[in-house]
Amino acid sequence: MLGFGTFTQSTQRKSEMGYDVPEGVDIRGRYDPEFAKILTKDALQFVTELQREFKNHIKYAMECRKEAKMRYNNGGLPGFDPATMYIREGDWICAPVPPSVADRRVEITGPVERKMIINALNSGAKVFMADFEDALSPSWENLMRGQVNLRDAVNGTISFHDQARNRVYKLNDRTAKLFVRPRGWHLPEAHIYIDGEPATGCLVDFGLYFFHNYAAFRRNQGEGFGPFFYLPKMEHSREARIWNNVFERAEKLAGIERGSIRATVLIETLPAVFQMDEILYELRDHSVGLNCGRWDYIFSYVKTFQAHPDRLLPDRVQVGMTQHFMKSYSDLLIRTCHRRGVHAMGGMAAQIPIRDDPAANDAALELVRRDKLREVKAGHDGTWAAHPGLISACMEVFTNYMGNSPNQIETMKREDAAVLTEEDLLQRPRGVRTMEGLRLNTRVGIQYLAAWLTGSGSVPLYNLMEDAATAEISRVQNWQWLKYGVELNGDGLGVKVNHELFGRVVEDEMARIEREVGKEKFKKGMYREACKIFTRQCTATTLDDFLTLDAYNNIVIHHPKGASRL
Ligand SMILES: CC(=O)SCCNC(=O)CCNC(=O)[C@H](O)C(C)(C)COP(=O)(O)OP(=O)(O)OC[C@H]1O[C@@H](n2cnc3c(N)ncnc32)[C@H](O)[C@@H]1OP(=O)(O)O
Ligand SMILES: O=CC(=O)O
Ligand SMILES: [Mg+2]
Repeated sequence: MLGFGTFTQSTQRKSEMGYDVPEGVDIRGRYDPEFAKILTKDALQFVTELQREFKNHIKYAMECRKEAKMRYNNGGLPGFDPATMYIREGDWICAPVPPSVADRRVEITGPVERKMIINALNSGAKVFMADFEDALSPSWENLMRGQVNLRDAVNGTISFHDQARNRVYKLNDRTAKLFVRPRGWHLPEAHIYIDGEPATGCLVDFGLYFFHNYAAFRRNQGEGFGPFFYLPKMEHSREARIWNNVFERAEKLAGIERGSIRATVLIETLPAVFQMDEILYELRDHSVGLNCGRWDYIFSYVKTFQAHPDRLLPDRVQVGMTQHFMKSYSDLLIRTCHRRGVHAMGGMAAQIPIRDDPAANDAALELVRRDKLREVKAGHDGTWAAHPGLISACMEVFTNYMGNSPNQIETMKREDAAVLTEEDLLQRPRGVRTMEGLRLNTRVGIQYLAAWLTGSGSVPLYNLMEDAATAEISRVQNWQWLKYGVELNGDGLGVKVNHELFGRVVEDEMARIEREVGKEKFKKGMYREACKIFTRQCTATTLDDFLTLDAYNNIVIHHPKGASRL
């Protein structure tokens, strides 16, 4: 076995914060003895090797995103690439699905928070997707504690004492299989500098998790395979190729078989729907399918068409999976995955249990059931749930339909979806725009951002799950409506969105938030800061690529010198 012991020896140094670091590495995050067990010199050396090997490829891929954006901003539309037709038409399949994850009918997701990890692993779901991404505010504390928690979870030793309730949480005998979702390619990790630059966030998430857990994971969870990952927000197969190369590098350094690591790619950007075969092809030895990341996909529709005033979205609540462009995306994803022998995973219904209102709770559960029934009938092999209280309902729907078969890969080929065209995938969403839509976007966007700035990346708001992806829709929709001065055509009053109207809406909604959360919480929280960031982004001349890129500067805390900007 090659193993990690064969790293080229580097001079050992102490960072200013007291961590033992290899040459070229500087840790600017707070020192904590628990974090130091994650940020070992060897683990950092592994991350550093990945960073050095892949940083130029990542930079190039990000430049290509910019070029594509310019094309779309000049009137171009995303579409299938004629140059890779041979891949789409070719007769290849992905490596066989590992037996330990053949059945993924219900997957729970959640941030890498200690109690939630235990609850999710015990929830009865087949898979738990532990999230460093949409559901996590990537503060140093959250990221490093997340790594500590995942290490303990993979070792099977994780526990949590809820002192207020005097309740101890431990793992059951049977637990969900663990997938980990690192951040997207675009996010830096500003607390770890490598060769004078912030490290790439996802290489830190992946590298530290892989380094500490691959052996125990393969023994305890993966039946010889693993670790397993979800890969977010890619726009092109060249980005999947980088991940494939990262996996091969990691496998080689760890001395494990090529194809051990497996990943499900979220198809959650509009350009990526035209690259599904190509993405699977790049990852064909490391793939376990694709997933419909519906919320980021809607966000990406607006972002991709930011310069196309003929493609404005109706109210956020009206853009569901039954819109033609969304249904087409799900159908084509199923056909593509099953043709290549891997899972076609469904997505997240935003409803969560409503504790204090049984009728509203029943209605929410019914919406979730309907969404899952649509997915399983279409041919999806599994779905996502945001909350343990939804697992049994989702499980029942999938099991009623699939019976004992672990998945529908062989039985639901969906050849009918082969006829779907670029027009189907881009069709304009139908519906109307209302003042309440504008108000809700604003109220939700500000509250979400206030939570994110104080460390919570997923929150319940108005009985729905909100995370970075759903908040992005609120932001870019407001931006789009303001930019094009749209008429709120669902109210019948002929009101047009402009800066003055938006200013009044922001004021009203801040007052409403203060009433709803109470003066004390409002004062202590970060609502004003959130309002400033959200308002700036909604009114910017040029659309920011990501809400969280700008907001990230507010949660970077460099030690020992205090807060710092990138
Ligand atoms: C677009 C996308 O990317 S979707 C994927 C990313 N988003 C997510 O993963 C969201 C995951 N879900 C959540 O974070 C939460 O369910 C929320 C924020 C939506 C709601 O949270 P809360 O209102 O705190 O939930 P609630 O109070 O009902 O929780 C009840 C119990 O369920 C647990 N719980 C709730 N959601 C989860 C979860 N996803 N995983 C594990 N446990 C959970 C809570 O820890 C709590 O446990 P306890 O009774 O032992 O204390
Ligand atoms: O990550 C999932 C999404 O819907 O976005
Ligand atoms: Mg997403």
